[in-house]
Amino acid sequence: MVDKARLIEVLERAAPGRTSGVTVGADGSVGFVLAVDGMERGAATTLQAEVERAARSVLGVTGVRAILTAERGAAPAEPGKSIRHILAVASGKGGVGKSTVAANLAVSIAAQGYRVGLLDADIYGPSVPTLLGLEGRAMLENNRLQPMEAHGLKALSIGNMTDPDKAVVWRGPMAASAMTQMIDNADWGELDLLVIDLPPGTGDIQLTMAQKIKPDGAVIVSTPQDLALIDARKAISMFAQVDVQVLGLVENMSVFVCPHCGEASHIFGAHGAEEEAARIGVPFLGAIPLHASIREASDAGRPPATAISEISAPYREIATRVVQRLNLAAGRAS
Ligand SMILES: Nc1ncnc2c1ncn2[C@@H]1O[C@H](COP(=O)(O)OP(=O)(O)OP(=O)(O)O)[C@@H](O)[C@H]1O
Repeated sequence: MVDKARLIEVLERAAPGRTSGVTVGADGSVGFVLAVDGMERGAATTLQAEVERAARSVLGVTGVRAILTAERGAAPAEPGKSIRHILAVASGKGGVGKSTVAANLAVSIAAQGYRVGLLDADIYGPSVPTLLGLEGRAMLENNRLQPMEAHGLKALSIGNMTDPDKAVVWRGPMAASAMTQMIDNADWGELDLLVIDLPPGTGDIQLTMAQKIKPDGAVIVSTPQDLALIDARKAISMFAQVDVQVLGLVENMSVFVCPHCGEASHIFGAHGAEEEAARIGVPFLGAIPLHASIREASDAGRPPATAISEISAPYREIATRVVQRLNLAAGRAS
């Protein structure tokens, strides 16, 4: 058994303030992130060798893998100063419309006059660029990533951290470290709220992210299907594990509205999420219908919540509930 606390101590001594995301496998294999910003390549390689050697000296360590990151150039922003609140949007499984809800919540809250950022941390399929119609890549200025601006929001996607042509296999600590950089070292300016679109699911990566970012609250998105609901329950218990308050459940694709005749059909069953929320004691934030125009507007980079219409109304109502639960109005900057 490797003594993780001892290992962290050894790493810290070998490279003060430069190691993070330490993992220890059951077989004694060890991984961590080593930040080598501001260092020449040769010096970085030497430091890596030294830190790996130090890690190998710890009792029980069988193998060592350091992941080098160089993006941490700028001094981190003072936490809690420029970003007043963080909201995580999560789902137990993929494809339930989590990103669509995150983007439209962000747009609706911005429309209420708050300064809002949207961070796309969905490493499995960053969709914020499509949802907001963002083109190109985020630029670096003074060693800080510059969020893009669209629909009254500042936005940054994990897609901007990698080469889109190269598939990246993210490991938990790497993904969490990339995300921390996007929160702390990007030039968000003053924000009342940063909405984070988490990767779907409740595995290690999501848990590590939730633990690292310590959001003020989380919104869980689910479809009314039973299977998705079981996964939503897992998401709720994941946040409970890391002491993050679940602000409530959003039911997406709750009722199918026929684009031709306007008739509503409950193809996944009626009120599944609402009943489940009541049963497990989590607030129900609202339901969004399955509507072809939501998909069309989203795919075209026009968040449906930007227009005042029948399809934007549920997003706006949910946004109002989230604003209340986060108490965003208190201490609101003028
Ligand atoms: N209420 C809705 N009505 C119609 N289409 C919707 C609705 N919500 C989302 N969609 C569509 O469903 C698809 C999946 O949505 P989205 O990308 O938001 O899901 P997700 O849960 O974030 O997926 P993943 O996390 O797996 O990337 C998109 O094409 C989106 O436009």
